[in-house]
Amino acid sequence: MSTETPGTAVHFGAGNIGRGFVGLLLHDAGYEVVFADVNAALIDELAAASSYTVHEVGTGAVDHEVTRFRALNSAADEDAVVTAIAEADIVTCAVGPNVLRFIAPVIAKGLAARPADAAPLAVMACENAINATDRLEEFIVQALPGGASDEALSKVVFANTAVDRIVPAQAADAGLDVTVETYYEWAIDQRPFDGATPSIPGVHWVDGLEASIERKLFTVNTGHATTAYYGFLAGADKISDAIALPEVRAAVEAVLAETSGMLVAKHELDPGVHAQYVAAILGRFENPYLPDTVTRVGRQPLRKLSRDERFVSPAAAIASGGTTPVALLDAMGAALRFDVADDEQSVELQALLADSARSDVDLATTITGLEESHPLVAPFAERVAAARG
Ligand SMILES: NC(=O)c1ccc[n+]([C@@H]2O[C@H](COP(=O)([O-])OP(=O)(O)OC[C@H]3O[C@@H](n4cnc5c(N)ncnc54)[C@H](O)[C@@H]3O)[C@@H](O)[C@H]2O)c1
Ligand SMILES: O=P(O)(O)OC[C@@H](O)[C@@H](O)[C@H](O)[C@H](O)CO
Repeated sequence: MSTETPGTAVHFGAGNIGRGFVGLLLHDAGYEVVFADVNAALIDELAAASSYTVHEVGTGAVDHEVTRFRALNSAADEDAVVTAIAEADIVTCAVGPNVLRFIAPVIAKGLAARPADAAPLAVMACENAINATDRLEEFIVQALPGGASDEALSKVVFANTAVDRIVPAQAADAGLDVTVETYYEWAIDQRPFDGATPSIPGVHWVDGLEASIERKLFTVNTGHATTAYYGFLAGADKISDAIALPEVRAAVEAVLAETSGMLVAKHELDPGVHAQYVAAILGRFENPYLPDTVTRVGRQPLRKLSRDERFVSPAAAIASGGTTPVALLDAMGAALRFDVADDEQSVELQALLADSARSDVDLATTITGLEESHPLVAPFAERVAAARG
C-alpha cells in the first residue's frame, strides 16, 4: 500500500462489477489490475485481450477504455495468484458474499509470501453485505499458515467498503465490454489506513462505514429487491418496466419510507438530503437504457431474506422500536414467491415452502435466522402461510 505511485491491484471476480466498476476505478487510478477468477473461459478471453470498454448508459453517458490488465485463473493457477498478491498494493474482490471463504486461503498464502519489508497490503471487499471485509478477514486469519501471527497481520490493512453502481447481466454477444449506469459511489473506511490511504480518484473516504453501508444496502438494495420481487409477480422482465407499474412503485415507496425513517433516526441523516437520495435511486431504477432484469436483481432470495440483509435487518431495527414494518414484511412475502428455475436459492426456497412436515413458524425462523420469540417471526410466518397457499 502506498500513497505514491500506484503499482498492482489484484481483483477477485472479473464479473459485472469487477470489470464494470472496481477494475475500472483501479485502472483509472493508475494500477495494473490483475483479475483473478475461476471462470476459465472469461479468464482466457481477458488474458488474450489488451483492452475492453465500459459503456455507460443514461444521461451524460461516456465510454471508458480499460487497458494494462492481466488475468489469472485462480482455480487452475493458484501459485501465480499467490505471487501476484505477494507483490501487490491492493486486493479487492466482488465475488458474492458466500464466496469470501473460498478466496481467503489464497489471499492468506499471498500475505505469507510477502516480503517482511513490503508495505502493508490493502484488502477491501466490494460486496453487497454489511462488513464484508471483516468477514473476509476472519476467513484469512483462519487460513494464515502458522496462525495469525503479528508478523502476518502487520503486512495487511483491512478496510470495509460500500460499492454502488448498477451493472446488469451482460448481453451474450458483449464479449468483455460492460454496460453500466453513469452513477457510482465507492465509500471506504479510511480509519484502518492511519492517514496512508491508497490514491484512488472517485473513492469517498469515510470515518467508519456503518452509516454508508446501511444507507446504501437498506435503500438501493432494499428498494431494488422490492422492485424485483413485485415486478416478477406482475410479469415484468426489466427493472425499469417493473418500477413503471403503479402498484410496484407504491410498494417500493412504502418500503423505502420505512427504511428511511429508521436510517434517518439511527444515523442522524438530514431528512431532506435523504429524501433526495431516495428520489435519485428511484430515478436510477427507471433508467430505460439499462437492460437490468428482475431475475438478476432478485437472485439468491435466501441470502436476501437472511438476518443481516436488506429486509430483515432494517425490519428488525424498526420492530425493536415497537413498530411493525408492514411494507417490509409484505415485500418479504413477495420474495417468497420468487420462483425461478435456474436460480438455485429460488429452487431451494420453493422446496422449503413445499415441505409439509415443516410449520410456518419453523420456516420463518429458518429463512430469516430470527429466534422464534422475535416480534417479526409471527407476522412473517403469516406471509409464509399465504405463500404456501
Ligand atoms: N452488479 C451490480 O450491480 C453490483 C453492484 C454492487 C455490488 N455488487 C456485488 O458485487 C458482487 C459480484 O456481483 P456481480 O454482479 O459482479 O456478479 P458476477 O456474477 O457478474 O461476478 C462474480 C464473479 O465472481 C467469480 N467468482 C465466483 N467464485 C469465485 C472464486 N472462488 N474465485 C474467484 N472468482 C470467483 C465469477 O466467476 C464471476 O465472474 C456481489 O457481492 C454483488 O452483490 C454488484
Ligand atoms: O448483487 P445483489 O444480488 O446483492 O443485489 C442485486 C442488485 O440489487 C445489486 O447488484 C445492485 O445492482 C447494486 O448493489 C447497485 O449498487
